[in-house]
Amino acid sequence: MYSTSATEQDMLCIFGTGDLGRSLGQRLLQTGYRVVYGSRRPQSCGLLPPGTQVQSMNHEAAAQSARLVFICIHRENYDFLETLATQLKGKVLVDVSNNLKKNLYPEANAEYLQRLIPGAQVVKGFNTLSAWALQNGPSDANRQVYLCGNSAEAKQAVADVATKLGFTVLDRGSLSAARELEDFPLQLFPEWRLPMQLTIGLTAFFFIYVVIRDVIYAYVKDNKDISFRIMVSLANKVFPTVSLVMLSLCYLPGVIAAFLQLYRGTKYKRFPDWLDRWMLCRKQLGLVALALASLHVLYTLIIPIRYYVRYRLAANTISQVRQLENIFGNTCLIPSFCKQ
Ligand SMILES: NC(=O)C1=CN([C@@H]2O[C@H](COP(=O)(O)OP(=O)(O)OC[C@H]3O[C@@H](n4cnc5c(N)ncnc54)[C@H](OP(=O)(O)O)[C@@H]3O)[C@@H](O)[C@H]2O)C=CC1
Ligand SMILES: [Cu+2]
Repeated sequence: MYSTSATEQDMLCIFGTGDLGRSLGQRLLQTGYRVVYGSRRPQSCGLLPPGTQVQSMNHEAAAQSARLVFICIHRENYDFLETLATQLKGKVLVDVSNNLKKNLYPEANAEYLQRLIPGAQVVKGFNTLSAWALQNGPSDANRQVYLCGNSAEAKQAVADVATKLGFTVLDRGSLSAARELEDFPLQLFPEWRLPMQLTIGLTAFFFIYVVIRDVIYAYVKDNKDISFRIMVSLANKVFPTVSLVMLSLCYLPGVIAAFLQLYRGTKYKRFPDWLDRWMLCRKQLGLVALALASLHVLYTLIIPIRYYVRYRLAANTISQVRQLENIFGNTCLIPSFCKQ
């Protein structure tokens, strides 16, 4: 166990006075912690969050005054930390860093930090939050903090801080999960990937089908070029079709799941992985269906305005009138047409 004095317990240290360091410090101060900054330029870093307990000193002094140190520095600049190995021995280091690309380095940032300072307990966490989210406090969409680390005690210390800040903590296991956590912010809307791939695939498929059936077939058979209809009329056939397919894909997994539960006679068993993934993107499938249906409405409203459609309607009416005239034996039904 660590024997920490009372003052050390609520004093937290932040290395780096950049965007994230400042936002984090401000949040911690609001929650009642005392914050000390470790900086290369303790005197001139300015703009620190206002608070009577904030002070900024060099890294060595700052590290000594707290047991928990947030490393709010980019990984490229970690190397200087190696010189602080003795001061940081036995401390809990929170690695909040992210990378710009996946697999940029052979090892995860947190594992690199652990290698630089073997005597410290490194915990990976907070990296999925933005400086903005930290400053404004947790919102519904941004309530989770992922943590991983090799020391359960160190993780608990960081989890306590996160809980006090109002976040929900999700423990992802040992430090080897750090790479996974570092990849999280690089995945843009992961739950939208499958629905978007499906939408693009289905749209392309139906579009090609309709073009072959309506345009190319008409051209080959009657030598009629109706390619101008591709943009509106044919698109308006594709949207509702894909929309209905997406809507059925949104409801189908629920039905399959219900049958599976009836068949197994219990609802306390895990679904197979493919069904699990499918169930998890139902909301997105439904939203895509709604978006395509709205496009269909818009296109349907646009179609009658087009010159070509108005011309066809008028031509149809006139040809019907002409047919009637023939049936009634050359009587003129619309005088303005019969003058010639
Ligand atoms: N900004 C964000 O929204 C988020 C950032 N992060 C991570 O937090 C970390 C910090 O990000 P951010 O605050 O935006 O970055 P900034 O560039 O704003 O700040 C980085 C800080 O690191 C310190 N620093 C810079 N160069 C060196 C060096 N050569 N040696 C020692 N210290 C140095 C400086 O502090 P000083 O001058 O006081 O020494 C500087 O203010 C990064 O690893 C980033 O991936 C994670 C999630 C979100
Ligand atoms: Cu319709």
